[in-house]
Amino acid sequence: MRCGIIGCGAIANTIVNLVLKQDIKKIKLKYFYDRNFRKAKKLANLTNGTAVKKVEEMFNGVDLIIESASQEAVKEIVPNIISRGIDVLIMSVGALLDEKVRRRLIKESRESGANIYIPSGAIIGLDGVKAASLGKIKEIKLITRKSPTSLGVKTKKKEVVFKGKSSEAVKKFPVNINVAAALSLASGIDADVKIIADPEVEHNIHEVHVKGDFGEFKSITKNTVCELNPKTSVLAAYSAVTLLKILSDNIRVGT
Ligand SMILES: NC(=O)C1=CN([C@@H]2O[C@H](COP(=O)(O)OP(=O)(O)OC[C@H]3O[C@@H](n4cnc5c(N)ncnc54)[C@H](O)[C@@H]3O)[C@@H](O)[C@H]2O)C=CC1
Ligand SMILES: O=C([O-])CC(=O)C(=O)O
Repeated sequence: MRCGIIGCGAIANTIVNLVLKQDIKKIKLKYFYDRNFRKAKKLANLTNGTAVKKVEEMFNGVDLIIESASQEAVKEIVPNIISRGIDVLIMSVGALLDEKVRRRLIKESRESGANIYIPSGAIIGLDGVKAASLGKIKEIKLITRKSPTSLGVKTKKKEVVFKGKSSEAVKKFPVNINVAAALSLASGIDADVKIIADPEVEHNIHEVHVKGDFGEFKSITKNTVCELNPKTSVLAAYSAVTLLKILSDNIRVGT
């Protein structure tokens, strides 16, 4: 599978390092684009790939493009990818809680035949959420704890910085709570979200609680943060690579 990457920050660097370290031959990282060209060049050098100055330059040479840039990139660049029939893996999932954006991407993908993939990101349990949503879900909530630095707030004590629906959370904290969007898209319900800035935590911690006619479950993910960007958890990049491996393998374990 020939891949391009848009956004060459923490997630992209973790993906590249993982693919190189584990010598995953089926995933060929070919093209890199970032509005900061030096970041694209760095990853291109590591992989013998190509850094492009205009994103369109990668369109003819890829089967799938990984978006690991920003919600803005999903709105501005991803429609052009999908309309050309190229598959896309989206990390900045929060953008899809904007109904206009989501409807447009789904419509374009139906017309062009492109697939849109959304990895589980930095939370575990989306498999359970999807299965549970076949019945009736009575409650779905996410409690996220991150350091004040990660959340971009100043506080010396533990503080709830957001309480509300996931569709609002992704607007107020666009680079911190894409996991809430994944949860909402998987369940079809605008999940309840609480974000806590906690000076005592060194991890990004996400608790998911789901109650429904299936019963009840709770998952806790205590994530190691990326060195390049402490807002972002290493697991998010690992989940993107896992999804690419699933797409290029003949056996699939789990839902
Ligand atoms: N789905 C999930 O579970 C998670 C999603 N994310 C999201 O994934 C995305 C990437 O995360 P990181 O790698 O940690 O961010 P980062 O800030 O380390 O890197 C993002 C890179 O994208 C580039 N960029 C941003 N907008 C761009 C645009 N419109 N055109 C070209 N380049 C652009 C920036 O220059 C930067 O180099 C973010 O939107 C983040 O919020 C992060 C963690 C978990
Ligand atoms: O990486 C994480 O722990 C979560 C995150 O930043 C996001 O969902 O945007």
